[in-house]
Amino acid sequence: MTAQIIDGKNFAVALREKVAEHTSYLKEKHNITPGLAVVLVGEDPASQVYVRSKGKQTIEAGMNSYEYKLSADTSETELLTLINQLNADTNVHGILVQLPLPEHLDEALVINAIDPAKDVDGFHISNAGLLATGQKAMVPCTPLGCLMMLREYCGSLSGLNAVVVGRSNIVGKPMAQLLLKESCTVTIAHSRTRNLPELVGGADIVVAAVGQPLFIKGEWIKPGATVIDVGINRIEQGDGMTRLVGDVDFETAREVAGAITPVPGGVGPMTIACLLANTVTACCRSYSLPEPQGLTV
Ligand SMILES: NC(=O)C1=CN([C@@H]2O[C@H](COP(=O)(O)OP(=O)(O)OC[C@H]3O[C@@H](n4cnc5c(N)ncnc54)[C@H](OP(=O)(O)O)[C@@H]3O)[C@@H](O)[C@H]2O)C=CC1
Ligand SMILES: Nc1nc(=O)c2c([nH]1)NC[C@@H]1CN(c3ccc(C(=O)N[C@@H](CCC(=O)O)C(=O)O)cc3)C=[N+]21
Ligand SMILES: [Mg+2]
Repeated sequence: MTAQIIDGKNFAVALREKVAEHTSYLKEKHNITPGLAVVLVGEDPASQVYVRSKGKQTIEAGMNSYEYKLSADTSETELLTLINQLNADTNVHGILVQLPLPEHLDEALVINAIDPAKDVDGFHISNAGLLATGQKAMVPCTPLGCLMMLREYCGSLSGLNAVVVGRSNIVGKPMAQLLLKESCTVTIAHSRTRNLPELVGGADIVVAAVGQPLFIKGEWIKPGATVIDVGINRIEQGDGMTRLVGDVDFETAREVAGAITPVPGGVGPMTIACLLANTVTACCRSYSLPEPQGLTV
């Protein structure tokens, strides 16, 4: 039996519809239009494509999109000045600074300069702390999207064994926090982990956020497990073209897993939809308006 494919693209369409519905409600009832500011430092072409698609979907959801493209040699002071300006701008409800930043910029310093209430990435130390202590936070978009899909596919996650491979601040750690909040038994694996295939083999839920193409093999996976592949890796094909693959060896994993997210069309589209959802959530909170259901956890 082959795995059910978890269609992140479809989930994302449904979530974006919910976002658009609430955006028109905010417009009609309160004359408010949520605004998202995206800051890109440097010329990285992949990031530029990503920023463009975010901008397009933001506008399609009825929100305002503000894009700031700064040159790669932008100074820390210049960047912090822009962030302060966006923090003070009442038309901006969400701020995203695209990572990674160029070497000469201190990522933690820059992220922590964002008003936590506008931190739609959920990367500010205050949001990370709120999430870790079970308080109302802005939840990082990628883990949020993963959890929404997991809840839909597994129902209650309580008591399930979850293995998160990767411990980054933007994916692995917040993912583990969310799964712990759902009462999973959570294991976080990383590059120093010794018995990874064995650990993965005990998991009812596997979340792969490793950054290594096709790294997790089907034979490691427990039959029937739910596999969430966060990885986005561009690899060379035989014919000189490139192809997008995840951190999971999809072809072998799909023969064993109960359900699995594909790459592309899995976690990626949900990440962007969650960014829009977080922007609406941040907007509602900023005016102390009731929050719409289903846009966050
Ligand atoms: N779909 C989406 O929306 C998003 C996708 N991504 C993708 O997800 C992946 C992970 O991203 P991110 O968390 O930022 O990556 P990082 O590079 O920041 O973290 C990778 C993690 O994987 C661990 N790791 C690396 N090699 C191994 C190994 N051989 N065995 C076990 N663990 C290993 C690292 O361990 P250690 O800490 O010991 O170094 C680290 O904790 C990437 O492919 C990225 O492109 C990222 C964000 C959003
Ligand atoms: N501050 C910040 N926040 C982020 O959330 C953030 C970031 N920086 N830096 C880069 C990573 C990566 N990331 C992706 C989101 C969606 C897709 C996505 O939609 N992928 C499509 C395919 C896209 C394609 O074909 O190239 C898919 O998987 O189907 C990919 C990657 C967010 N990130
Ligand atoms: Mg990283």
